Amino acid sequence: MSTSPSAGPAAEIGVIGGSGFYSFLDDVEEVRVETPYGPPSDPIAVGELAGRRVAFVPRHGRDHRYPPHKIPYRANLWALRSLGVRQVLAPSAVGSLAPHLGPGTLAVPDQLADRTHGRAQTYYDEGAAVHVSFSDPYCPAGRRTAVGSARTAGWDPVDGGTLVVIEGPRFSTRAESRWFASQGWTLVGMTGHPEAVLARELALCYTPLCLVTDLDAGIEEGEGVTMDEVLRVFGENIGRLRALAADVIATLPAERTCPCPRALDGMEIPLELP
Ligand SMILES: CSC[C@H]1O[C@H](OP(=O)(O)O)[C@H](O)[C@@H]1O
Ligand SMILES: Nc1ncnc2[nH]cnc12
Repeated sequence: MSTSPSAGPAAEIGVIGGSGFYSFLDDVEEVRVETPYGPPSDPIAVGELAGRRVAFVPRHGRDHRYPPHKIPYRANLWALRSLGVRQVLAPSAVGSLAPHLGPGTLAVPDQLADRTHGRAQTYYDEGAAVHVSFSDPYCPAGRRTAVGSARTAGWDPVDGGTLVVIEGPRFSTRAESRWFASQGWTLVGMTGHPEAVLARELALCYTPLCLVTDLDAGIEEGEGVTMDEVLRVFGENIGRLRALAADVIATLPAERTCPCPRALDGMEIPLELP
């Protein structure tokens, strides 16, 4: 089905599923949204959960056809925003840069370090120069809710830390991994950037839900992380991660009270959204 963005908000909360997280809601309507950046990774699945309207897209596509550097990040965020989404939950499989954060750990980082290159990371390539503030990349209210929901579920979440985002698709060398850890960075992934900054440019709150699937090369004593290992460990935890996302959705305040920019709501950014 094709939906005109002028049809009105179809969803308020968006979920972008990562590796191993290819579907979320039961009883969905699949919405094909066209964007100036091409189609999103898949049609957006829109449904209801705990009385909230939710839109889901798997960032790699449901058949994992997009590697991290080829994901249509701009189209995904734009499509969610055009459906009315204002808050995005971003589950992701990540490596750990700290020995005490083992596989199965749930982390809600508060910082991001970008080590990607060559990815389109802005909607503002032409026209007026726009420089969004990004000192705190994630939504504090979303983070607080996620940490609280995880504790309620009996998880012992890591509240804070820095996610370094590498270009991929290869994993890090041991030297790179040790260097990242020496910077004080705690988690490593391949998709957290530019997803978070594009959300910021669209005035969307963005909350990462990072599941540690492996110890990265610098602290790993064996052969090094593999894609199979990531998907296996993620698969062992997908049930409780889904439950966590559902609880966060049910608990997130309906009114946004966080300090995240409302640039588009306030029309400060001259982006013409349909
Ligand atoms: C499947 S191995 C590496 C792959 O897993 C992570 O994906 P996501 O962040 O979407 O869960 C990582 O970023 C890589 O893209
Ligand atoms: N070790 C790792 N490095 C980068 N991305 C990952 N995703 C899951 N584990 C990862």
